[in-house]
Amino acid sequence: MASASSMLISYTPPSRSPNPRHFPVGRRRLAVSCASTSDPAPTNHSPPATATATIHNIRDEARRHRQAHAFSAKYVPFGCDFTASESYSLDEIVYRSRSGGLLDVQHDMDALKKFDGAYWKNLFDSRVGKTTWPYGSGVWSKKEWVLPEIDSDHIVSAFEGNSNLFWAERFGKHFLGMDDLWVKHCGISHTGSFKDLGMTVLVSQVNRLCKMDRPVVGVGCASTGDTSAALSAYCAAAGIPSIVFLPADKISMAQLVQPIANGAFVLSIDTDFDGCMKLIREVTAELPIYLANSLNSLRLEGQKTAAIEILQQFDWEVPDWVIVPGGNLGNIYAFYKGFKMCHELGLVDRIPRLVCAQAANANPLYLYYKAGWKDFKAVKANNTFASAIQIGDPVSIDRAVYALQKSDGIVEEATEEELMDAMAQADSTGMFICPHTGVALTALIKLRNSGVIAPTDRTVVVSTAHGLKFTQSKIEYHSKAIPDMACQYANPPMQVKADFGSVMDVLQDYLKKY
Ligand SMILES: Cc1ncc(COP(=O)(O)O)c(C=O)c1O
Ligand SMILES: N[C@@H](CCOP(=O)(O)O)C(=O)O
Repeated sequence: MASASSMLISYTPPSRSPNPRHFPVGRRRLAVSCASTSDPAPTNHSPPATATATIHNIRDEARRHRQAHAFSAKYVPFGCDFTASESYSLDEIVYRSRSGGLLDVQHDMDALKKFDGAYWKNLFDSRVGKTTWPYGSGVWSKKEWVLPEIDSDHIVSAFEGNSNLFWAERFGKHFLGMDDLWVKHCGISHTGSFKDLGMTVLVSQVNRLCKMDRPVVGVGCASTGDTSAALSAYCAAAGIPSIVFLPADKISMAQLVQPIANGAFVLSIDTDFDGCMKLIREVTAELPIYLANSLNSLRLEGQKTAAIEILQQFDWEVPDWVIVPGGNLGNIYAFYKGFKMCHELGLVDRIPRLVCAQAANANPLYLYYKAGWKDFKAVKANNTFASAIQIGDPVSIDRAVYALQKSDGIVEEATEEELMDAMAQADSTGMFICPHTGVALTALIKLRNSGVIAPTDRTVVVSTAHGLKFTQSKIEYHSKAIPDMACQYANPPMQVKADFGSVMDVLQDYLKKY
């Protein structure tokens, strides 16, 4: 794993004062909103200064086609039934229920059910591949199921989603004897991870709150890299300040440079992710900084669209298995929720079985599952090449257990050697995946070898980040530079003298294999 310290040492955060959004030290509550700042930076909701009323762009077109509807959503305590008395408007700034539990976004299902499954399938299908604002986004093409009440003008989007559902033909056939294996490449995305799906929703809602003069002066998160990259990019696009807490020396260089480049206020903190998470929760309880981690259930509304998209890409046929790498554990629940909504609203007749895959070095969910869901214990997460899931005390543990129980799910784990080998095997078939996807592929390999997943089962592995964010781990593997690891699929370059004879010798040797 690359050390981030050298980069941070030479990094000086941009000067931030005097600025009305600058956070004063202390416990005073601020009542300044983003909308009331004098920041001249354009937001992505205002046309450029040169624009005229006659400009034709995709947002103008969206305004002309705005439709009235009666869909709505609200926060309710997680796991409560439809009649819960405790609920909150999505325009409130609230992350926890009165009893301290998690929240969930609950849609008015009766209103959505006024339209049948065929209606929704046609509507969603009609929006794929278009530039119509905001439906060209894979997330906002499902706007009615995500944030039905937000004004399209307030949406901050990079047209995320619509990611490749890749037929992993060679990997499936060659390594597993499977011919219906698919990889959902959620990491081939704007900032290189699935976090974009949730962040477009969260930052859009913050943008709306700012326009409503709500007391939000910035958005903050703790991160193992990907959440901070997505947060800083979407905030930068909207002209909203972002603040990110990163565990020092525990994220890849490619991830670290993303929030720096996007102008976030980056704190490199001498702790692990769980320590950063604790701090951001304390800070956001005191300062008007909106919390962007998946503790905030808004994020999951965007992330769930990847599940809907998988069904859509299979022409609304349901796969048998979906395997998701898990860390803070919001995403496994988001997948469940997406599948469940499609089932409940009549688009499909069942949901897939879910598998959550963890690194053995950071496996609190796996241990809990193996203990028959008795007596959850957070763990101290050890270093793992799957650094984005190096999390010992996941905030969404209850959501994950719920999703797995309701989907007849399974939890698996991967050692460092297993995940790195799986990543190398996948790469050798033309992919370029991240170590977290290596964790998910290891789960697949284990479940296939034990016969739980049959060779003919249609299986989707969710790839969560772009491999280019994790090149250092690949370099170490292919250099066979990892202590106590055989690196059996390493493919190091061969050093050759610059003369014809030497080059011919090595080529002839190489070609003997074929
Ligand atoms: C690349 C990557 N994969 C998987 C995960 C796990 O997602 P979750 O935290 O929602 O379980 C994360 C973040 O935690 C991630 O950044
Ligand atoms: N892998 C995540 C960890 C935080 O997860 P979140 O979904 O709760 O934001 C990251 O990239 O930071």
